[in-house]
Amino acid sequence: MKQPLKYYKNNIIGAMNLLEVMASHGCYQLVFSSSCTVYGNPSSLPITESHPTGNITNVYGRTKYFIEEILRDVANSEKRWNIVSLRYFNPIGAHSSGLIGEDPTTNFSNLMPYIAQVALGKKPSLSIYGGDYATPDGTGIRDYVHVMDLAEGHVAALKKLQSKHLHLQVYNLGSGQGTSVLDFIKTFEKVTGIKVPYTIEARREGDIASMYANCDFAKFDLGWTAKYTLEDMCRDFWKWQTMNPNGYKSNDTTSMNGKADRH
Ligand SMILES: CC(=O)N[C@H]1[C@@H](OP(=O)(O)OP(=O)(O)OC[C@H]2O[C@@H](n3ccc(=O)[nH]c3=O)[C@H](O)[C@@H]2O)O[C@H](CO)[C@H](O)[C@@H]1O
Repeated sequence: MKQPLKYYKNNIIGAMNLLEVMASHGCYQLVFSSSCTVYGNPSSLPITESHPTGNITNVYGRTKYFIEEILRDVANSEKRWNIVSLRYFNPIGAHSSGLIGEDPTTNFSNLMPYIAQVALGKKPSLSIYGGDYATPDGTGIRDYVHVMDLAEGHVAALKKLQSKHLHLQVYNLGSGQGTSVLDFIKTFEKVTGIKVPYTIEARREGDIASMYANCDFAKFDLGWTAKYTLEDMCRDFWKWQTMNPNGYKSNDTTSMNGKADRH
């Protein structure tokens, strides 16, 4: 929210440059990483791909929305383009080896890495942003999906693009399950055996109450469904986090990845 031009420059100018370079080399096949944020504050749940887009609550989401619009124009103007846009819901988790995951050393504000930092003792407690939403327990509801399921979704999209000319097709990739922040904490505590202290704070600017996906179209057209549970997501993220408490920092002696680099 604080640096809109950085987001626009990086995401939109970057996407335009990529499209130009691809076309100049005769490459017209693309899988775009979009986001459920393109739906904005949803008017109906679960969200299908036909739900209107554009009523966005944050800059990052707006860049994803604008890029989807650019892709639509580009695909309409040149029939050789064959594009899939995957609208991820909330990707979390890590590779089950514990060797590949989200680097917690960079700036972050997402729920999963924050909870893990609290569980590690690196942060004193979790701030829950809003306990007064119109949801069963008052906390925000999201559709968390394992990153390995998303990876499978990409493979399914590539196979589809190779077998059929779609021009431009969008798919939701989510678990289809809505989970509140309090339910998330309970699951994390059950999986790790570690208590996560929290306080309920004011709502975060740009947040919405509730969103979760209808993924029937991805199932029908790509043969894809999410297989991992929230327990799996917490287990795999925790394994990555405990094996690499300082992320990919190469001089970190406790990092598995750091050790592997030196052998
Ligand atoms: C406003 C914002 O940054 N939105 C981004 C965030 O969506 P989300 O806000 O959906 O993801 P998130 O992981 O930041 O938050 C998930 C839920 O946990 C809540 N929560 C989160 C952190 C925390 O310390 N305490 C807490 O209560 C939050 O209010 C929400 O209800 O991530 C998405 C990718 O996954 C997209 O990048 C979204 O644009």
